[in-house]
Amino acid sequence: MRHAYTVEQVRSAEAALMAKLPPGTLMQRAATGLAVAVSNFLGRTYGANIVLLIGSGDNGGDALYAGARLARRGARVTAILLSEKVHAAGLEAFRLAGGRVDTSDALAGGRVGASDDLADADVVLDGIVGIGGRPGLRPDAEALVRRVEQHGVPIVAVDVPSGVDVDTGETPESHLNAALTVTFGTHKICHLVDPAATACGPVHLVDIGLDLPPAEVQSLQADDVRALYPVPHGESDKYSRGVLGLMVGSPQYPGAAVMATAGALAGPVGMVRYVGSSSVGQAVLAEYPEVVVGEGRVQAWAVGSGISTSGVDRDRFTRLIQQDDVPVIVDAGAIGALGTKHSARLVITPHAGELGQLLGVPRAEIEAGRLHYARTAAEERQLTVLLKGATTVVASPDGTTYVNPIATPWLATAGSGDVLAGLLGAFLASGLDEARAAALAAYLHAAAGTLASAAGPITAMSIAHALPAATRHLLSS
Ligand SMILES: NC(=O)C1=CN([C@@H]2O[C@H](COP(=O)(O)OP(=O)(O)OC[C@H]3O[C@@H](n4cnc5c(N)ncnc54)[C@H](OP(=O)(O)O)[C@@H]3O)[C@@H](O)[C@H]2O)[C@@H](O)CC1
Ligand SMILES: Nc1ncnc2c1ncn2[C@@H]1O[C@H](COP(=O)(O)OP(=O)(O)O)[C@@H](O)[C@H]1O
Ligand SMILES: [K+]
Repeated sequence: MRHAYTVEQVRSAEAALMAKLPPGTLMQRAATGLAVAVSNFLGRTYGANIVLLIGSGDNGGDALYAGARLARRGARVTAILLSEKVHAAGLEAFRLAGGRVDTSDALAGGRVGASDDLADADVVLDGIVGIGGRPGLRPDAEALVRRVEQHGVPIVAVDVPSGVDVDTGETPESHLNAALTVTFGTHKICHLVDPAATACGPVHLVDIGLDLPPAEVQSLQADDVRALYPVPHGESDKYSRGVLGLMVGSPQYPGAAVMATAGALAGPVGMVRYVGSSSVGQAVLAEYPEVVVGEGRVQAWAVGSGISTSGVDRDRFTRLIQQDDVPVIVDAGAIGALGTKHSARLVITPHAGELGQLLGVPRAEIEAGRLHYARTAAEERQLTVLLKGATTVVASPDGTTYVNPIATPWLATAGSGDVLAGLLGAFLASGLDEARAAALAAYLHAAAGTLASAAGPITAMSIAHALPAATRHLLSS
């Protein structure tokens, strides 16, 4: 499991550890890991041109100590100071190791010398601000960063890309985009939650020995998928593996029923029942003769994919969400048919537009504050939210939050969400709790999309068809 923490949690873990260690130990651990990561990123150190952007805090200190190490190993390292007060011991170590300080008038914005250094740089280290920074870049930093971008020089962010909101993953102000982020002790929320996660690029974690409480945000890794996947055993039968009821698709969108069925059958259930119009049932049977069409007992329902809100059978839907023994996935049109009351355990699977409609918030605001709004909806409505998008956020009413780390933009194809709803239904019917079922479904859906897209552009059905191989690969690796 990958864990992400708030700044407050990180600070208190750091304080507890620092109290037991000689002063400066953590910064030295951070700087050593940073210097190694930069060397690996460059593929060499000797003769490399490295520029450091240094702000007023310890983030700049990390960059200066790492710069000192790199200078001692033969790199030409130049520091551009963005503040009159920078980490004094770090600056001294940097100078002693042969690092140069760019003396052009940084704060006045002249920057003739800086411009030359930047043009020649192989990499720029962003030590402007770390977890102590407020969102946004100040004008002098912004001007420098834009110049780095113009020269096409890759940026390695120290701890976090300066300008992002570390605790929310939001980017309300200007920020920089890193080619690599090297972080210390643990991931922070901005490393996992978009839009900030995209600004981080790949994130490399340097262990500095922190001891941390339960995480604010988690993301499944391959070994978690292996541990959680409900693999059938010798005593299993089709009922004990779980039966999923699908109330999806409509004469207008019959394909949604076929795609949700494809997703479900590629998951861990023993059986899928289809309940809906006979023409749609026939379309499902034509593709999947193993589906049982008609009423019967199920362990989970998936409702709404390929059904407009006006097309939802309100009486039936209300009955489903007012019982309390079978969990229900509420997708697409059914999200619009939700009232404020329910007794069943629910998982809603909106994209940003659908969540916006549910909460009465513009779509763009949801996109900019995905973690916040997913959590708000989960808490206010007392249901689990799987918010779809480039990074999928799963938030449950008890505060458990997962972020899916491995999506590919190829997943953005019509019907992809229907496959996901079916797959999620399969995990729920197999007995997993809502948050884990949603996190697993998002992970495997993305893994299948990645696998399928290796052969070129994909369709929703090709995601479904790649699910068994993606699952086999994960379970056997
Ligand atoms: N603690 C530890 O054990 C370890 C910590 N470590 C490292 O320390 C980092 C945290 O360091 P930190 O606390 O000194 O904060 P940091 O982010 O460098 O600077 C904040 C200062 O910047 C300023 N400022 C604020 N907003 C700004 C903006 N938008 N744009 C520009 N400037 C802005 C503001 O000062 P001002 O200029 O307003 O006086 C504020 O005081 C952490 O990320 C990690 O890298 C590692 O070594 C591991 C061990
Ligand atoms: N840019 C993206 N990168 C990764 N995954 C994406 C991206 N855009 C959408 N997705 C994923 O693709 C799926 C699209 O689902 P949805 O919006 O319901 O589409 P549809 O209604 O056509 O089935 C979701 O799983 C979502 O998380
Ligand atoms: K930084």
